[in-house]
Amino acid sequence: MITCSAPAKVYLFGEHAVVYNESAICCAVNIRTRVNIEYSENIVINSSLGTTGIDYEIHPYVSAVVDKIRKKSPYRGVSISIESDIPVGSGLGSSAAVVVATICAFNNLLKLGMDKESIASFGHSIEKEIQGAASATDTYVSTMGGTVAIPARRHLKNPLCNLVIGNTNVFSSTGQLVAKVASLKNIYPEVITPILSTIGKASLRGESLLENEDYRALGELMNVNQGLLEAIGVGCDELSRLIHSSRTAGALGAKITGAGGGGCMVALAENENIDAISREIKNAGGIPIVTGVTDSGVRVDFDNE
Ligand SMILES: Nc1ncnc2c1ncn2[C@@H]1O[C@H](COP(=O)(O)OP(=O)(O)OP(=O)(O)O)[C@@H](O)[C@H]1O
Ligand SMILES: C[C@@](O)(CCO)CC(=O)[O-]
Ligand SMILES: [Mg+2]
Repeated sequence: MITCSAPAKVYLFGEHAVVYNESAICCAVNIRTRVNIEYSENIVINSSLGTTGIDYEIHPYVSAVVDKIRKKSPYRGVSISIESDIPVGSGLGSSAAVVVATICAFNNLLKLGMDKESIASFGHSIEKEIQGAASATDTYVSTMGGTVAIPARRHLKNPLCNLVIGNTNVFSSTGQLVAKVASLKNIYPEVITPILSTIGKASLRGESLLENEDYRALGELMNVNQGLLEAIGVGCDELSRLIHSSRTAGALGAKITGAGGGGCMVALAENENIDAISREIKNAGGIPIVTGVTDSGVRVDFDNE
């Protein structure tokens, strides 16, 4: 049996804009998905979503990995079992983490010799296939870990502040929200394109603020980014409640992370405010998760094959 794991991610800046090649800053965070794999008579995929064979309804991302690998390097069967601490469909990159951890597991089981760059780009091809439009960011950051400036893929200083995530527990589909922004951009290109480009500019400014450890200004610009995400229609009442409660409780900045429409927000927080922010997120109906950036991307946790 082989176990591989990969981390979740949050965007400090730039979700959605990144789909249109604008700049973004994305961090791998210390919440992981673990994928166990072993040879078996046929194909079994087991997760909190159910137990299936290849099944594009229940396990689209994992099924796509299984199919693509089988075409490249045929094998008889495998049993894949997924355990995850990342809430599913909530903006924390659960799809990217399950994809890169599954690819890493196959890489070790079948001795495919893929390096991390190949795992990340294979992962991106799977996200594109299932999601429609997808940037390479989620799969890249989940593979490599750390704080990454996109599109340059430059590793930045990790923020020394804490990240408090608030999960609305409202399921959202990244594919649908990406399509919603695309449609808005199609109808009002002269309005929406500059908004996306302004998000990119906030992100570029964020790079130097991170390097200078100016977290007050970083938080302020995260709040600006949130306003722009609202403008492109990916906010919702539940997210707004958590974001505003965190700010009231002392967050330096708070915004949606990931696709929006539900899912999670992230607040940048100094040590002394973590408890108050977590409490206010709870009072506002959310589930708080206090976390930080991890440099550990996808990795092999166990291998006795
Ligand atoms: N632990 C898991 N086991 C099996 N499939 C999973 C798991 N986690 C995620 N998935 C797959 O990923 C899908 C959710 O992906 P989606 O891109 O919509 O959300 P996300 O990745 O959590 O958020 P975002 O892309 O906005 O960061 C699920 O519907 C499921 O198909
Ligand atoms: C909304 C989006 O920008 C981030 C999802 O985590 C989509 C993508 O980059 O593929
Ligand atoms: Mg996803």
